[in-house]
Amino acid sequence: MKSLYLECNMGVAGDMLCASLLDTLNEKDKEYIINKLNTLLCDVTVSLNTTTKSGIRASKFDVTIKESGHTHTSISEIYKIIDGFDIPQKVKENTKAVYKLIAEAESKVHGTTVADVHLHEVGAKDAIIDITACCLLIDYLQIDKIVCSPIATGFGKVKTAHGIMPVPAPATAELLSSIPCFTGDIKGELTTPTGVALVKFFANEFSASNGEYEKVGYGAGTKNFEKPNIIRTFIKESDTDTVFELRCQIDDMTGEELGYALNKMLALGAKDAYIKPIVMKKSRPAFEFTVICSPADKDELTRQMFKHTTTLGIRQIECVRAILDREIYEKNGVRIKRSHGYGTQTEKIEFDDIVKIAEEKDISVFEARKMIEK
Ligand SMILES: O=C([S-])c1cc(C(=O)S)c[n+]([C@@H]2O[C@H](COP(=O)(O)O)[C@@H](O)[C@H]2O)c1
Ligand code: NI
Repeated sequence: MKSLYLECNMGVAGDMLCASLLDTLNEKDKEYIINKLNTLLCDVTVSLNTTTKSGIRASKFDVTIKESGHTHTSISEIYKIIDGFDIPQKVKENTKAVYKLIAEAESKVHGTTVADVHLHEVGAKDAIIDITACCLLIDYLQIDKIVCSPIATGFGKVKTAHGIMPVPAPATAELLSSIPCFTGDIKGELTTPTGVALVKFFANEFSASNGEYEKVGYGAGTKNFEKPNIIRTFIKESDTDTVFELRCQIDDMTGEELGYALNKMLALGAKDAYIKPIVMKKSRPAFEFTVICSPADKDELTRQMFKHTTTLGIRQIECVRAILDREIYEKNGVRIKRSHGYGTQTEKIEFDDIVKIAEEKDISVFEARKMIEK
């Protein structure tokens, strides 16, 4: 399992985050991403440079726009531009979802609808590139979990297209709702709307502790302050993670009700859920109901389990889970899952793809498997 810890104690902006993620890559991978970004908009050039911030070496992500031209201010215009990029579909969807968060915050601040929002700096080409680049990098790095530190906002005022605004700017403050943040001791805008929107969309957890790690990336911001204006990305690879088992026994629900509750838990994000027949107190035939979930989903799924079952208590068991590293690649039109770790390496065709072919050709899954493996 690969996880990232983003240290944002000098705030977060889109370009700083890109630089910090890029700084964790080897030279060949950096070149691949920069070249890809340079194909996106014909009048925009992207480069990765090296700088120092208060004596600390860091990467700097620079976007140069040949012609400033028209700024794409509506969310639908921005979606159209993103749809035209030659990047994986998932990265397009994530980029648009980050923009949707910004547009929702903007609409709330200005009392308008998402469709009518005017994005100024945030709709400019450099912001589009920053957000797309971060989404591309997070996909490329194949990260399973992102933890972000509390975010420093800075204080004072900032000049924007709307005029002079307090720091954090209104859109930033809106996006920061329910994210741990603090003012800090730096006068100036440390955190911008694009930075928070990216972290809000991607972070699975907010925590002040980074734990063990293998690699650190340094990404610089533009401004200079009395402290190094950088985001640090700590990369951690581990062959275990933590899951919760939410468990109870039930002796007073019908098969119909239990089946419904089980499907509900799966639909609400359980990693798995199952029912086991048991004989419990008073010699009652009953069922053990178990939901497996990530730590982030534990509280919500506990609430949902109380809502959809008759149980009066749920055991929340924290488990260390040994996991194999997995990657999915495509060959001859089917997805293949490759897993490795703990001295084992396996490859398996995704069963759903075998089913698809079996149904398309009206053959059995055994025949479809043989056909694919030939
Ligand atoms: O572009 C828009 S709509 C915009 C709205 C607001 C509000 O708070 S409302 C603020 N800003 C300021 O523009 C820059 C954008 O920085 P990014 O790194 O997010 O591109 C920043 O100073 C914001 O406070 C823009
Ligand atoms: Ni605004």
